[in-house]
Amino acid sequence: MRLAFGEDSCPERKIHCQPTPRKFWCCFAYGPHLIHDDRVIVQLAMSPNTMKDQQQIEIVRMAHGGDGIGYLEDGRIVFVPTTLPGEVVDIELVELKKSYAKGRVVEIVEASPERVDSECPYFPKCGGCQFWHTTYEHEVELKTEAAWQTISRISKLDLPEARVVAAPEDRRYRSRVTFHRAPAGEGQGWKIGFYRANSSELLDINDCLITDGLLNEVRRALEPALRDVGDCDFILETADEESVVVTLMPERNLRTKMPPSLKTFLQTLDQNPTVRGLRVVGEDEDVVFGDITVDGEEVLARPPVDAAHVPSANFRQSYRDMNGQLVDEVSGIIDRLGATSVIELFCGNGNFSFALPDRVERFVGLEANPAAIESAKGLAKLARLDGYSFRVADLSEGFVEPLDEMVDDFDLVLLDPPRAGASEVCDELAQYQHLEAIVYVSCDPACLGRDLKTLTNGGWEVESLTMFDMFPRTSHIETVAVLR
Ligand SMILES: C[S@@+](CC[C@H](N)C(=O)[O-])C[C@H]1O[C@@H](n2cnc3c(N)ncnc32)[C@H](O)[C@@H]1O
Repeated sequence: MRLAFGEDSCPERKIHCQPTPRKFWCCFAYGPHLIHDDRVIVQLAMSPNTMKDQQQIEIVRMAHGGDGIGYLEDGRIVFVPTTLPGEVVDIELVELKKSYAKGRVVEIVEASPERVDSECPYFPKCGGCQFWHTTYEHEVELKTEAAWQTISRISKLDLPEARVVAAPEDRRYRSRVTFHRAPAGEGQGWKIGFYRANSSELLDINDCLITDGLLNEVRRALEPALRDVGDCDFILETADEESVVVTLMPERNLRTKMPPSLKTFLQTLDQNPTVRGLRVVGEDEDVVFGDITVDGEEVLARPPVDAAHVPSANFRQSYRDMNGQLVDEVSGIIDRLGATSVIELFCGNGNFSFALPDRVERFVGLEANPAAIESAKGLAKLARLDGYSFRVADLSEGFVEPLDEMVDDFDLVLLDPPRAGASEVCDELAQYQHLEAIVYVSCDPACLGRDLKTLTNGGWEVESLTMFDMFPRTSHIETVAVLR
């Protein structure tokens, strides 16, 4: 018989395929196929149109992203949100593709002993969290295992086990949050909140359980102030235990004509005990009211002028305690490795840079956001770090002259790219064998898997993996990989 994909056997079957006497119902990548004597003998036909739209399935494991995974009658993989491994569920199909499907729970037939009632009234409608249906301990177990499997499947490497650092608090931990404001519907006022999962429908959320209580309070207090502002996003960030900085990003430019409701709010800003300052982001210039500093630095919001791939507001971790642990881990690794010269890629405004061990005498930080670089330069000057420099650089195409020459001069590269990873940069780093180590901080296991594969193809080895839960109750996980 003809081999369906030219493969002798399913390369994924150790992890994903469910063995039956003479066949494997296979995974996402290859679709269902029959195996005999370890050879794929036939690819099974997919029949989307004849598929029953309701089925009973067993959830066999968890996908990175938080969906439970099961198999349909024809062997196709199906992703079902709000389920747990071991559960038997009746599902309705909401999407049917050639090699996978998505389902929605109609009824839980056999619940996992790990299932709990959600404490969040917005779960699972709100797209912000994926894990209020189980305990925090079980969530950490499931999502770190799913992330490790994703890195392993994509990198095809024999990876070390990951050390896991769970969070001390799984609620009220966010000290920075972005709310959206949009019309609730014809004549129905406005909503302020977050989007539904996979939808552009906004949910009105007036108390988010993972967000600091003070930020929720300010979100409610801002409702009348925003009455005449129209569609907007706004970032709230705690400055200290009692006050918050607001960054308002209106759809229309408010600089020339401040709406009356906001004007009234601003007139009494200096007597407001909770809102310390407010920045209104304008098309080409911002307007600042009150004090907009957090930890001695101005909250930044200006989009970079010359880098197309950069987020519009500067990046700052929202879970401060966990961020401290992550930064300490990275600094500890660099100290243990004895590096004295470090180049940091995607350095933001210096979250890791200013916590590097004292032995690091030479340092260059590269980042595309000019405002973040300005802020880092200011801090380096204040701290009298003479051997430290920060430069604006767009790394989406890899290193640019003369940065590639510069890498030759350093012991260690630290990188913390955005969600899309750093494929171009890794193509080049793979060749730089003179480096002592690469420390890669990643918020996306799939892109990390891809980039680790590139680096190991160039001769690097993955020495350790540590996972930090920076975002309890969501499917996100931060991984630190050390390569030697
Ligand atoms: C995950 S954040 C890390 C920032 C910093 N390490 C921290 O912990 O705050 C990724 C950073 O990459 C920057 N960035 C995004 N695209 C970039 C690009 N093409 N070139 C350089 N930097 C970029 C972002 O502005 C952001 O500061």
